[in-house]
Amino acid sequence: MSQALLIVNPSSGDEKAKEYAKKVEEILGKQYESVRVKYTEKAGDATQFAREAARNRLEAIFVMGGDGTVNEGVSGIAEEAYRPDFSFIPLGTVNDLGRALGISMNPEEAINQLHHLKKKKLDVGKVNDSYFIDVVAVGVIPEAVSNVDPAKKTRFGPLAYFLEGAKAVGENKSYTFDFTIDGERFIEKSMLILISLANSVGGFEKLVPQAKVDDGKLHLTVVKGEKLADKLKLLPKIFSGEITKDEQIIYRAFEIGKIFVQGSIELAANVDGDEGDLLPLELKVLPQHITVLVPE
Ligand SMILES: Nc1ncnc2c1ncn2[C@@H]1O[C@H](COP(=O)(O)OP(=O)(O)OP(=O)(O)O)[C@@H](O)[C@H]1O
Repeated sequence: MSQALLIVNPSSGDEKAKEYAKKVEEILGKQYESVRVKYTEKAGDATQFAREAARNRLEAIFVMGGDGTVNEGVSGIAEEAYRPDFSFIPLGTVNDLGRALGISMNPEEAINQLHHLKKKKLDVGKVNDSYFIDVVAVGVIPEAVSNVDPAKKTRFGPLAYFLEGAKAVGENKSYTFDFTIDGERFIEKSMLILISLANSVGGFEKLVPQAKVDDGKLHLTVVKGEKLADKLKLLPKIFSGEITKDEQIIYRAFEIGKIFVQGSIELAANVDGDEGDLLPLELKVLPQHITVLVPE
């Protein structure tokens, strides 16, 4: 019997999650013989629900929530030998993976897209013992983003992150990092390092236009130096898709890497929008690890 699980984070989005969940259940009910709906109550629930679904060999898992909940769902199946098909209705603010996969940012539209889905492979990133589907960010900007007021985040979306980031850059601060990327070692001063999987990063859909969700690569973008004045020139390139070609940027597509911060500094990475491990970071890609169901 084909079974699907719908995992809903009722606190994501604009509080309409329960109403949306009913519609999704109805549509999936026509595609699977049985559909169960489970609501998360706290951090870790979505991971546990997804892991149980994999172990019970369900055919598909659908997640409704923000990037944090989608990350949890993927994390729950990433280590399992049998991995159900995976899809999601984005209810958060950034939703880079949804943007990259052609899933609508409007929940009602995303729900309608469930009528016609096709299968696609998805790379998953691993950072130390955690998984990521969007971006690992390190440096002055991510530190500031951790402090973004949640109300501001809901009102302004990705722009709030960007504005907070720009304020942080105003402090002219940077760290010295030691990179080993696919065997090549280099040391660089930087205010911001991004390790991403898709074209869309932080809600900017053309940040790494060459990145594909199934290219078997992680994409490293390092903003060199520490002076704000130098970085303002980069702003238009964030929108035009040319940032990775700029001389102030180091860009590499890679499969395995290590990043240390020099000095006795406690610096945490931001993993898919939430605070992650302190550096050093070990990174690798799990190529085409998950089958996602995406709009046709
Ligand atoms: N029932 C619940 N009530 C409150 N918080 C919850 C509940 N279930 C899960 N959570 C919390 O929600 C977090 C994930 O939120 P998520 O990132 O999916 O949504 P968001 O913050 O709206 O999205 P975004 O980060 O994209 O803006 C989990 O880490 C967990 O701590």
